[in-house]
Amino acid sequence: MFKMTKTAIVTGGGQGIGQGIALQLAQDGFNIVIADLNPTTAADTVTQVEALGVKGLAVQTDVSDETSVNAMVVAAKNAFDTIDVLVNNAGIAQVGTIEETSAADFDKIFKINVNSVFYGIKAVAPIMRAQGKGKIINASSIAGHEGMELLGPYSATKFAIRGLTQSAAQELAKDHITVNGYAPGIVLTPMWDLIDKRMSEIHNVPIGQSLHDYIQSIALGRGEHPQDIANLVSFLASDKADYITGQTYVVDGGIRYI
Ligand SMILES: NC(=O)C1=CN([C@@H]2O[C@H](COP(=O)(O)OP(=O)(O)OC[C@H]3O[C@@H](n4cnc5c(N)ncnc54)[C@H](O)[C@@H]3O)[C@@H](O)[C@H]2O)C=CC1
Ligand SMILES: CC(=O)C(C)=O
Repeated sequence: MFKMTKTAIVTGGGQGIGQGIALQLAQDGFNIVIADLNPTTAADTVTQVEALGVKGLAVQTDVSDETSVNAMVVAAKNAFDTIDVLVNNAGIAQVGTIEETSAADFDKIFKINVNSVFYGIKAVAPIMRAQGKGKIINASSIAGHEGMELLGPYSATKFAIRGLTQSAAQELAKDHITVNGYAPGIVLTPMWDLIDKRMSEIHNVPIGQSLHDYIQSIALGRGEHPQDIANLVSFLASDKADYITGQTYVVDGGIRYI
């Protein structure tokens, strides 16, 4: 058994935004559990986390599978005793029109992006209730505030996550469990490499053009970095955010004004 310190689980923490959040929470002193489908990247993030002086644990997890999420939460609790923060970050994007999206792909993106949040909340709530406190932080998007062209099913999942966040916040407030979210804009991660590539095929423009065009729409004049979101999550995971619940904060450098 590792030493008792606060513990945060970050789903999809093997790369991108989740990795940025994991490294920031490690700097804040949390032991970190990385729950990712990819065991290699999860282990790599754990190595980086441990270099910051806290303990890390990689658990290969499919967040779209309730049994897998439950097993991951049991492994985290066994390793670290408490689960103080759950960051439901893992997600996928699909690019294409609604008409060309198959029902199977629609189900798939809902399972990974939305069911995962539902399973995660259900798995940690009893543990946090017994501890007397906890924080759940979910990944939405600016696409969860205004639907984006060619990202229809994706946008729908991000709206759904805001809905779950608001309902869970009300249901869990009496247990001193807060539930909040973050809504990033155009973040320079492997997800946007994929979106850009697919948009370049659809619009018949060079690779990089779609990303460049989206970045032009950002008031602060640059693409977003995982650290920009990690700064907010660091606050939401801290005691300083104890009186905030049910909110999903836009962190986009100035694209949507909500
Ligand atoms: N990149 C962006 O511009 C934005 C991203 N977001 C959201 O932020 C979150 C993170 O995005 P990125 O870091 O950009 O994505 P990414 O694609 O770079 O990383 C996603 C991570 O989730 C993991 N993952 C995927 N499916 C999984 C599954 N079934 N079970 C467990 N892990 C799984 C991947 O292995 C990967 O490590 C996502 O929910 C995404 O929708 C929101 C707004 C903008
Ligand atoms: C991937 C994503 O959420 C956006 C807004 O680009």
